[in-house]
Amino acid sequence: MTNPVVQKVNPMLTEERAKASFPVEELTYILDGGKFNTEKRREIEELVTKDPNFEHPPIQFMTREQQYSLAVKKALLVQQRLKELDMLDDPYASYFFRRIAMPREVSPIGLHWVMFVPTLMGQCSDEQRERWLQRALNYEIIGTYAQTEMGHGTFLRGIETTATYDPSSQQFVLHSPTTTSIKWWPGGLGKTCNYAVVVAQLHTQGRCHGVHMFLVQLRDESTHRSLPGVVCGDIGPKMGYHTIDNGFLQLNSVRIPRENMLMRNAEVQPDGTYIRRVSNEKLTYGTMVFVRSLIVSDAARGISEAATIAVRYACVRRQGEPSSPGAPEPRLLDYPVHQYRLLTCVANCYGLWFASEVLRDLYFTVQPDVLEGRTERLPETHALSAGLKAVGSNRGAACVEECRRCCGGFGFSEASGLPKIYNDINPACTYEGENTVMLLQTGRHLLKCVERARRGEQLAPSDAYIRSRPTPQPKLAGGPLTADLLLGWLRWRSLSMLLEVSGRFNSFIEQRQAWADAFQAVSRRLTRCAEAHCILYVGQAFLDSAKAAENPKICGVLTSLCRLFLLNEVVSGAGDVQLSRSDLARCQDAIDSLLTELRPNAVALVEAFDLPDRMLCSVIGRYDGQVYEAMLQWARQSPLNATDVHESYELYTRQFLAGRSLAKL
Ligand SMILES: CCCCCCCC(=O)SCCNC(=O)CCNC(=O)[C@H](O)C(C)(C)COP(=O)(O)OP(=O)(O)OC[C@H]1O[C@@H](n2cnc3c(N)ncnc32)[C@H](O)[C@@H]1OP(=O)(O)O
Ligand SMILES: Cc1cc2nc3c(=O)[nH]c(=O)nc-3n(C[C@H](O)[C@H](O)[C@H](O)COP(=O)(O)OP(=O)(O)OC[C@H]3O[C@@H](n4cnc5c(N)ncnc54)[C@H](O)[C@@H]3O)c2cc1C
Repeated sequence: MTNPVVQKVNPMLTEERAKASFPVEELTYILDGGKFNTEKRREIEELVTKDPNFEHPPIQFMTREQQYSLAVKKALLVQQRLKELDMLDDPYASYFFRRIAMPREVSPIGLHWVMFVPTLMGQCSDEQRERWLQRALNYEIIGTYAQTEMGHGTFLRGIETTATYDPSSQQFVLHSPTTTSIKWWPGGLGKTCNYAVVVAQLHTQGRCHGVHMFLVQLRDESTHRSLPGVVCGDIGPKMGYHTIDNGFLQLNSVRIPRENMLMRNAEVQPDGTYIRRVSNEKLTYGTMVFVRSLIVSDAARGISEAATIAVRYACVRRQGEPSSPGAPEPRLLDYPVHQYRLLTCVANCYGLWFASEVLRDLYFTVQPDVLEGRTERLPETHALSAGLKAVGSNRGAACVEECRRCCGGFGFSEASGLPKIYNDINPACTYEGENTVMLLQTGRHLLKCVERARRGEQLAPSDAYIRSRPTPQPKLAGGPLTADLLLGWLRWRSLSMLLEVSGRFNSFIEQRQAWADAFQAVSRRLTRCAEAHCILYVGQAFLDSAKAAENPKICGVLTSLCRLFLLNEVVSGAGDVQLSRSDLARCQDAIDSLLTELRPNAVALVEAFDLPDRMLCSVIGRYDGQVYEAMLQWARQSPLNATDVHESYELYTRQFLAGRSLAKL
């Protein structure tokens, strides 16, 4: 990757930068979680930028095989460098090292550290951890997480792969009994990994005990050849993710030792006796809860990149009727509707950013208890991670797409960097639990909360606003539309929607419908309730972070941005509940005023994310704002331009123009 040479900075961007009403650097510290982290991140970025081993031409001009090969090399080189720099045990440092070294290449070994290692940590007994975890952490083995099958992704209990215990040899026999049972999708499974955690139905002593996890060696550790009975490969090109070998896996009666069942929560003894150690069988799904919480932060980072590109571009791109004869054409950012499109993306980004931090803290507070079998806060954590994963990736994809469209034709060119950001974020709507299914999980939890509130039971902190009776609607007319008032309105909206749906659900139950049928009957509405609940969580996290900012200027700008976020939610959710025409009009007016107020800080708000050109990989989002010359340079690199006359001319066009038939060529 060649960083664009910083030329003279485009004066239009310099002018915009000068308008900032707050110290941008201080906001960067807040976003990074402290000045120390910012400095450390920058040191790491500097290290990678100076390393010529990470330089290469844009991957968009490469074939898929070249992209994959390059990504394997870079991913492994990153590991070597992290080891040399003694940073392997520092999650913050290694995260940023990977990000800056591979800004647009999804790593073929990504699943190893995102799911394989966390699964070993969460699902292994202590002895198993000793045996495998250190090898995995040292990258002596490379693993993936093989759960989804061709026939089943969402409905985990429907997985068909079997693990049948054979007491005579004290082995499990892993088998794919049907075509639909073939594992499909796991990242790095196709060509890169030599081990996998395989999710399979456990059979012992003639009984099936449901899905459990097994460590299965797929390839020889020295030759990398697939082991007998293992058939695996790449699933072919996808909409994005070209650098990663998502794979398939068919297991033909593959035998593994009894000890390779991950036994933290359940065990099969040598004679085949099955023992469950914990009552909550959903603990097997723990890695998914963890990864879902990471996806919220990925979504915020994706928007931060797209918004940085689109806001900078909107400052240097002129298009339209000059306001007076001889005046320059307006900049895109001068159009209020463009300000609305971009600033609401920026507001979503900040909201998700802060919410992901609160969710991450919740996960790490609850996880030690869960590992010890205390699962009181697991339902809340699951409901929030599932719902926020859905809302975050939905919003992420929508905002990145909006930013892409805000860049007109250039947004469609890979040169903008935007298609890749979109293609990296979009699959998060599907993987780790399809978004609608995830919202239904949150909705199911919320329905149960209403029941518990009715019985007078205490609810978890993020559910505590749920009552069994409606509360009065906060008045939006009259006083100022403060962030607290707007948040209160969204809280009321969430509760009102939920009580409405819960009332419907109960009437179906009273009509003697089965629980599952009544649930289906309200499921469409329930997904909206889940969204409203999650948006409330995002709004609360946003406002708390804005208030916590010590610098009054930063507190002021974050509060305004938070108000824009909240007002936009009120306006777009007005159809879910009753909002009077006059209240709606007041909110719309407040949005217009906020756009004018925030516009001078648009560049500052995105540049607080402190994303170097190397990270953005964007011709139109460069720091120096010199867009057009760079665009021409980019196009010159297209392999189609290697010769003046392409070979297809001789082969086909010349024949066609001469009236010869192409059919036999
Ligand atoms: C950067 C990252 C790269 C990542 C690459 C992507 C990697 C992957 O995609 S890996 C594969 C991910 N796959 C998925 O996420 C599959 C999605 N499906 C599921 O999670 C589940 O099967 C699910 C939740 C939809 C339904 O499960 P099912 O067993 O039918 O549960 P269901 O009957 O609905 O609920 C049973 C109970 O379990 C609870 N529950 C379900 N999941 C969980 C969980 N993860 N944790 C805790 N509790 C849970 C429910 O809340 C419910 O509780 P209650 O009975 O008290 O109401
Ligand atoms: C890029 C990528 C990487 C992946 N990596 C991995 C990996 O490393 N390991 C792994 O094991 N898997 C992986 N997956 C698989 C992924 O987790 C599944 O694709 C996902 O869980 C959805 O399952 P599915 O594809 O079977 O969709 P389906 O379950 O068939 O869903 C199809 C549609 O039906 C809807 N639907 C399904 N069930 C319900 C329901 N009960 N109620 C209402 N609507 C429903 C869904 O909302 C969806 O829109 C990956 C997928 C992708 C795209």
